[in-house]
Amino acid sequence: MYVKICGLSEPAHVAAAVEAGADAIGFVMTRSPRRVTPERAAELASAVPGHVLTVGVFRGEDPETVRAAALTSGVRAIQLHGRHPHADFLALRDLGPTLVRAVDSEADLRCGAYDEDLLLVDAPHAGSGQPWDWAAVRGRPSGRWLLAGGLSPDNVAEAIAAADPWGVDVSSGVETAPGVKDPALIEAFLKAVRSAG
Ligand SMILES: O=C(O)c1ccccc1NCC(=O)[C@H](O)[C@H](O)COP(=O)(O)O
Repeated sequence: MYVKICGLSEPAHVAAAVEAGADAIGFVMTRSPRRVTPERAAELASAVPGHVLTVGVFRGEDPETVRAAALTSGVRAIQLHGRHPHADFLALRDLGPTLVRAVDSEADLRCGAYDEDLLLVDAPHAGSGQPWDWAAVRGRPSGRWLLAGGLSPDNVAEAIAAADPWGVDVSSGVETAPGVKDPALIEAFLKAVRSAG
C-alpha cells in the first residue's frame, strides 16, 4: 500500500514521515493553512531521500504558474486539484514529473484519462479532514489510485477495507491543528496502514 503524507511545512515533520516509511510527501503551494512557498518547499524537499517522491500540490493555478513553482521547488511530482482540463496536464508533461490528478468521486475515475500517472480520489473539499463514503468508489477507479479525505490512524484500516485503493493519502488526520503535523500521528498512520495490509 502506497502512502503519501501531505501538507508538510516543517523539517522535523518531513523527517518523521521519511523515518516512518512514507512513499511520498506533499507540499501544498496553493491557498491553504498548509501553504508553503516554492522556496520553502525546495528547502524541505532537499532533505528528502530519492526513494521518497516529493509532490507539489496545486489547485486551479494556470500551468505556467505551476511550472514555475515546480521548477523552483524541485518537486518530482505535480498534483492538480480543481478539475483542471486535460490540456493542463499535457502542458506540464515535458517537465518530466509524475502527474497526479486529484478529483472527487463524481469525476472520471480512470487513471490515465488525462495522461496523468496517478489518480487521487478525495473528498469534495480537499484538506478538510472530512470522511466521506469511501465504499462508494470501490471497484470504480482504474489503474494506480490513492484514496484521500478524512483518513486518520483510527479509520484508515476501515477505509482501505471499504474502497480497496492502491494507496492512501492523509493530511488533517496526522495533525493537532490545521497545518500543524504531529510526528506521533504520522508514525501511527503508517503503522495502521501496514497492519491493514
Ligand atoms: O491540504 C490542503 O489544505 C489542500 C488545499 C488545497 C488543495 C489540496 C489540499 N490538500 C491535498 C491533499 O493531498 C490532502 O492530503 C487530501 O486532500 C486529504 O486531506 P485530509 O482530508 O485533510 O486528510
